[in-house]
Amino acid sequence: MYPSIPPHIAHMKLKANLPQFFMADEIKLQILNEHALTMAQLDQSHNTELPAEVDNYHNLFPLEPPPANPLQKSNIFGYPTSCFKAVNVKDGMTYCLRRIHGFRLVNTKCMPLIDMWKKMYHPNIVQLKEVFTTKAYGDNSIVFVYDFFPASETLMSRHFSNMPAPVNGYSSPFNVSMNGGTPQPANNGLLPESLIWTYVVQLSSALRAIHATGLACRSLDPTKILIYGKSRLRINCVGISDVLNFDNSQGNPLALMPHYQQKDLYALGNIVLALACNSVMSLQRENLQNALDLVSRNYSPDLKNLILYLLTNPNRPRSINDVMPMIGARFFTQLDAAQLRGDVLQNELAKEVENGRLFRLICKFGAINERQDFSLDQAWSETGDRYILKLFRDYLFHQVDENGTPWLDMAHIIQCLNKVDAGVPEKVTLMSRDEQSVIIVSYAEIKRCFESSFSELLNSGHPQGYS
Ligand SMILES: Nc1ncnc2c1ncn2[C@@H]1O[C@H](COP(=O)(O)OP(=O)(O)OP(=O)(O)O)[C@@H](O)[C@H]1O
Repeated sequence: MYPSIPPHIAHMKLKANLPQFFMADEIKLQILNEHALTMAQLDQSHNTELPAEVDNYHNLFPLEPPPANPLQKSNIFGYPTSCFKAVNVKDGMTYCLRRIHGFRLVNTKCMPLIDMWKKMYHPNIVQLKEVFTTKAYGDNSIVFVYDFFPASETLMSRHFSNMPAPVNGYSSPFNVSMNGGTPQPANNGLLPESLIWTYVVQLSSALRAIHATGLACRSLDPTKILIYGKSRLRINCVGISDVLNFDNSQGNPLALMPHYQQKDLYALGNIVLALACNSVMSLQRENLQNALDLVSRNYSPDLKNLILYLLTNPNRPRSINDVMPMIGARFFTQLDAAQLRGDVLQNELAKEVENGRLFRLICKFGAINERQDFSLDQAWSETGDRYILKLFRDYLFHQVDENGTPWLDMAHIIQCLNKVDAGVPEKVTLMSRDEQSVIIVSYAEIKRCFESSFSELLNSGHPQGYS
C-alpha cells in the first residue's frame, strides 16, 4: 500500500466556497448530459424514414417526435418543418438541421441576407451555418443548418407547456384561441421577477445586435427561443423568414427591415407579458388590460413600463436601445452572474487541462506497454527501458493489498503520473511480477525511459495527434 492524497483535499478549496462548488457540479452534470445527447444515434437497421445522408450531413437524428399530421404547418413559418441533429462529414461536428418541407427556392436575391446572418456571432443567437436545397427527402426541401445545443428546450416548452391544447390544431402559443376571461398563471405562482429580467437582458441584447446590422429577427416567438441550463437563452431560426417570405418587389433586400424591427419589439413585449403572467392567454386582446393589472400588482413599475413601451403606440417608432435604461442596474446582476460562472468554468478548465495532460501520458504508456513486436524484436516491450516501464505500469494500476485484493486508488495514479511528468528525483520501488527482483528507480529515470521508448515508436511510425 502506498500513501495517497486524501481525495477531499483536492476539492477543499472549492468546497470552502459552496455556491461555486455546487455551480461546478451542476455544470459538469449538464456537460455530461449534453455529451450523451450529442452522441445519441438512430439504429440505422430500424430507420426507414430518414435519408442516410443529406448534403454533407449524416447520422440524422430527429429532435422531435413526428407530428400526428405530416402536413401540419409551423405557425411561424407556414410550412411543415422538422428538426434533426446530424454530423457534418467534413468537420465531424454535430449541427441542428431544420428542414422546410416542400419549399422550392426560386429566387436567390435573399442570399445576401443569409450571408449577413452567417456572419452574426452572438451569445444569445443560435448561429446560422449554412442553407442548402435538397431532394434527399423525396421532395424539394430547403435546409437551414444551425449550431446544435444539446439538452436545450424551447422557451415555450419550459414555461408554457401545460397550456390547454390549441383549438385550431396549430401549436403556436401566440395563436391560442381561448374562451377569454382573466389570464390565469399556467403554473402555480408567478415567475420570479429576477428571472424575467434575466430573459429580458438576453433577448434585448440579441435584438440589439440584430437590429444594429440592419437585420430583423422576424420570428421572435417562445417556440423559436432556445433555453438551456437554468436560464440561458438563444434566439433560434434566424434567417428562415428572410428566405421563405422574401419580398421580390423590393430592390434592396434590407428595405423593409425597419418595419420588421418594430414587429420584433412588439413580439418581445408579448413574450415579456406572457412570462410575467405565466400564461400566453394574457396575449388575447380582450385579456390585455387584466394582464397588465396582474403585472402592476405583482411586479415592479419598471417591468410594467417596459411592457407598455413595447406593446402600446405601435405607430411610434421604438428602438431596442431604449430598453437599456429600463433594465438599469439589473444589468450588473447579469454581469456578476456571468463573471462568477466564468470564474467557475476557468477553475474547472484548469483541472481538465491537467486531466488532458495525464490522459495523453497514459495514451503514450498504452502505446509502449505490452507491444508484441517492434522492429522485428518480439521482446521489445519486455526488455531494457521498456521493462522498467512495464513494472511501473503494474505499480500504477495493479497494486493489491495484503490479502491480494485489488487496491484501486485514483489519487495514487494521478500522483505518480504527475511525478513522472515532472521527472522528480524521488525514488520508487518496483517489483517483478514473480516478486523475485526489486528495482529502485527515480521518477526522473522512469521519465527518461518513457521518452526514449516513445520517441523510438514515433520515429518509426506515422503518429497522428500525439503531442
Ligand atoms: N439549434 C438547436 N439545437 C438543439 N436543439 C434544437 C435546436 N433547435 C431546435 N431544437 C430542438 O428541437 C425541438 C423542436 O424545435 P422547434 O423549433 O421545431 O420547436 P416547436 O415547438 O416544435 O416549434 P414548431 O411548432 O414551429 O415546430 C425542440 O425540442 C428544440 O429544443
